[in-house]
Amino acid sequence: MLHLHALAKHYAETPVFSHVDLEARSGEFIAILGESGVGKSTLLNCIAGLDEANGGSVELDGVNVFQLGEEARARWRREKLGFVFQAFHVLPHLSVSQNIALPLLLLQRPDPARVKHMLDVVGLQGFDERLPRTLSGGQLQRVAIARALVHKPALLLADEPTGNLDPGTAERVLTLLLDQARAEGAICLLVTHSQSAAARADRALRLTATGFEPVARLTA
Ligand SMILES: Nc1ncnc2c1ncn2[C@@H]1O[C@H](COP(=O)(O)OP(=O)(O)OP(=O)(O)O)[C@@H](O)[C@H]1O
Repeated sequence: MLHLHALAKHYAETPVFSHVDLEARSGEFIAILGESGVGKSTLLNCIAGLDEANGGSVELDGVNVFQLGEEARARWRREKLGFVFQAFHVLPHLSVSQNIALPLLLLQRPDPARVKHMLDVVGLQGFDERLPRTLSGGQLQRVAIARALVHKPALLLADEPTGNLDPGTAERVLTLLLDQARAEGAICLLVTHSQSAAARADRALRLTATGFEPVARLTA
């Protein structure tokens, strides 16, 4: 379970959001909508402990993240979270399989069979040794999805992961992301501007300056 309770963030004198509350269960897929600049990326960063919230709490499977020290929080992030970003963030000098293996290496849990499994599920069999610069945008995002899920995170944070892809590729990448997150039982928070992506979610919420508002059922 993920619990956000009264999460609040401001930069100096500039308020971003307050009163952000959420309860999400394992395997649930939640789309987060909201106007540009309302703080969607900032919210994901606060949940991940990459940015300091100014109030409230984040609790994942009974662990209150803000009560962890810096080192414990970094370990928690490595173990429990997966990230997918719009700009892929695949490391250019590492091969496809090395990129996917990275979270397991950081956890000192190398597992070549799991890496191979992830290559298969994202449809990149035979791409093991390829360097990122030889891949298309859709293929790069599939590498990023495999890397985000290889260590079986409890929470997957996806920030406009299909924003750089053409509509057909975006649809296929989104399906892959959802199917795999559900198969692994991860909670998925998807920040998106795409109504059709939001329509695929179990729930869609709109972030406002004063918290989440439910979004009426969308159709794809
Ligand atoms: N490090 C920072 N220092 C000061 N202000 C910041 C910082 N990071 C973000 N902001 C501000 O916080 C607000 C929220 O930004 P954020 O990127 O989270 O919005 P967003 O909803 O993700 O936007 P978009 O949909 O355009 O990506 C913006 O007004 C932004 O200018």
